[in-house]
Amino acid sequence: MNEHGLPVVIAACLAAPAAYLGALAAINGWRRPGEPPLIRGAVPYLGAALPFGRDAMRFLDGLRAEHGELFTVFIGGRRMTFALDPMAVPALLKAKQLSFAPVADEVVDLAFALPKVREYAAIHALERASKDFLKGAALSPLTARMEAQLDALLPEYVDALTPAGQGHAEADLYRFIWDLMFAAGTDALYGQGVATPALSKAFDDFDQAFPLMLARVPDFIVREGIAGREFLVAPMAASTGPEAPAQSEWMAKRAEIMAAEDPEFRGRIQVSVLWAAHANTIPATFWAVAHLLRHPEALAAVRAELEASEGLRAGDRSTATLDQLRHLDSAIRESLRLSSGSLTLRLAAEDCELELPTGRFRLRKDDQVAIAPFLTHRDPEIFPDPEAYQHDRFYVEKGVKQFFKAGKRVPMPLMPFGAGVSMCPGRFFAVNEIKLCVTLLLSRYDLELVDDGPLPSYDLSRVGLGIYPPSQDVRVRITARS
Ligand code: HEM
Repeated sequence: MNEHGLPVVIAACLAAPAAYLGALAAINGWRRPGEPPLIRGAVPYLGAALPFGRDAMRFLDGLRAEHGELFTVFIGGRRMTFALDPMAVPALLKAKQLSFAPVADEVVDLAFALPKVREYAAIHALERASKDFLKGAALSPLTARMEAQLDALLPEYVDALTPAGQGHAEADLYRFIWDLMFAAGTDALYGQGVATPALSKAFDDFDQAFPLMLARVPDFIVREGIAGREFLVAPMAASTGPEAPAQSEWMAKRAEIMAAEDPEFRGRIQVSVLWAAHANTIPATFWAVAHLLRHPEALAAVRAELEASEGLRAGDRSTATLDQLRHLDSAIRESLRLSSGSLTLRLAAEDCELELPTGRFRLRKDDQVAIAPFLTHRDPEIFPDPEAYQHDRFYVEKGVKQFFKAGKRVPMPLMPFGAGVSMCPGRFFAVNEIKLCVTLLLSRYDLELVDDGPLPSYDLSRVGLGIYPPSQDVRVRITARS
């Protein structure tokens, strides 16, 4: 090195971090007066995408300890303001300055290749039908269809897994529930025979790629997922066409609304509903069953309740009977509390100021505001010993159990189905589906986890999408009850 070499290297070493930080601030932005603290992350443009994607709960918890209940994080080119105070949820949901439609439109475009979905005249009528046909009296025929499908498929699936001459079957529980719920739910909603093995494989490929599609990875990385989605379009279009098998009332209404649309549009819209109907219900059913099997006291309480139910003894699995299973209801809510990774997102339509119980703050046009229920779900003040599964945590004889923080009632302590305008219209059917699966399984079979030890962890890569699937499967032994 010559006499000038060393100072040049030192200057370069000093300049490089400064240049890097400059680039980070130039790309990931500055905090303006009145805005929440800004966390830029470590990488220009990507911001904090990596630690957020790895374990959002831990990451946001760490930021909360440092910055309080409100902060903005730069993630993948986007400013996301996290409002973590559970008491602030109603004010956020009511804020006129925030809107859900552009968030939904972006998801539908990225995942289902349906750009500008809101420009289709049919879209509002479809949303209305989802709200009307998935609750109250309309739920009875749908629940009965689901029961009939499960009733027929369950023994078929168990028999197929039972080796000749053996008294019991062994299965991977998640795979077993996935196959069963996908086939039964698809046929219940769309019509007998729609759930072919090819449809199921295509859906699985698509669903696996779903988080990456939303993260805008290049198409070649999610080739299989795209192929799966494209495969689904034609059979889903046919499910609303003139040749469709007898569908649920909800689907018949959808077919009527979309009769004038072209098959490509009908197919893609139906794929989006197929995804919404299964992607969360399947893992939610898995966790409900897996927790019961891992916790003998929970299983005993639920079994006792099922055996005491007059409705079930008379073979009645209507909503009225299912609603009376309060221990089972509590156990399902508890597993939803632990496994939900959903985010409720809204977008600021313009520069604005919002008022929350904790104070006022400014947002910029296109800032996203996120409610992260999974942090409330693990708040030890609201849910003591939050990591523990307690099957009776939500148990009440009637109505819905209340929870408190600092002496005040928490308005929405459990939010696996979202809230406000984007709240899941399928929530009542989803809970009925899970209850049907659990009651049928437990009344016909003894189930036992093959290995001791804790249940698998959650697949956190699906943060924001709903119920986490397990990171790996668990073996279960299934024996017919005598
Ligand atoms: C345990 C099961 C389920 C969970 C946890 C769940 C959760 C959710 C959540 C959190 C949203 C809102 C998404 C957002 O805010 O962007 C949503 C939307 C939706 N869900 Fe569910 N869901 C479940 C089952 C179902 C079922 C069984 C159906 C239909 C039969 C369904 C149909 C829908 C539809 C159509 C939407 C879109 C609503 C809209 O954008 O207006 N869901 N779901």
